[in-house]
Amino acid sequence: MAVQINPSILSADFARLADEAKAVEGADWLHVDVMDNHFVPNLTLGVPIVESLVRATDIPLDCHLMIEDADRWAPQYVEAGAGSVTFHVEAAAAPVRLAREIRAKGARASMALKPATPIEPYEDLLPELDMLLIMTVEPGFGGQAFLDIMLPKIRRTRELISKHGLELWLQVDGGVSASTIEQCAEAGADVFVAGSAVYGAGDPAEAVRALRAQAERATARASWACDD
Ligand SMILES: O=C(CO)[C@@H](O)[C@H](O)COP(=O)(O)O
Ligand SMILES: [Fe+2]
Repeated sequence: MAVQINPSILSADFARLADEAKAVEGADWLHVDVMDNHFVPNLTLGVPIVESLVRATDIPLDCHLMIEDADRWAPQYVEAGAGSVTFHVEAAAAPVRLAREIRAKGARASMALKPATPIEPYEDLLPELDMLLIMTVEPGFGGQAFLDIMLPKIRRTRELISKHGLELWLQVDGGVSASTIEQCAEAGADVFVAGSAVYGAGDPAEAVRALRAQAERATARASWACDD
């Protein structure tokens, strides 16, 4: 699969979200961080703003839910128009049922793992998912330093995806920048969320193009991508 670059609007100006979405034309998905001040110690936005963003941009929305009670709330983000909905496994009581419900309602189903959550217990769930998100910072804030101790988890997840012959996308989120994106791509990630590296740049659309070029070059030399 081609690499995908998903700018995170957490680093955008929340008073100008429609313009900020236009500023990253060419991005694959717009990454929307939903935080409830319970699952993470920060509060962002909810269903009504997602509904407005869907109307304001042609870029599909990749909603990353950092909220408790994901079983109850995630389906509402599908109904709001998100094309992909990511719930945290740590916040879901019934992740398989929830993934099936997200798919049945018409969105891509995605599951996220905090840095201390291992992938191995969830190997059998992978066919139920369209994307797995490996957090490369503790969720809650943009602009944190990339946790390179997550690279082995990315590699092990890529091996599981290959072993089972899955189409699953592997997303990384947190501290992804020109300095770290190549390591992520070489380890096996193919969907890259970048907040401060895109919206902190003078030209966000150019930052998306530059990150994509870097990720494509790194993927081309990665052994995991050559094996299929
Ligand atoms: O989910 C989160 C943070 O919890 C992310 O999506 C951040 O918004 C990424 O921001 P940068 O680390 O790229 O600045
Ligand atoms: Fe995120």
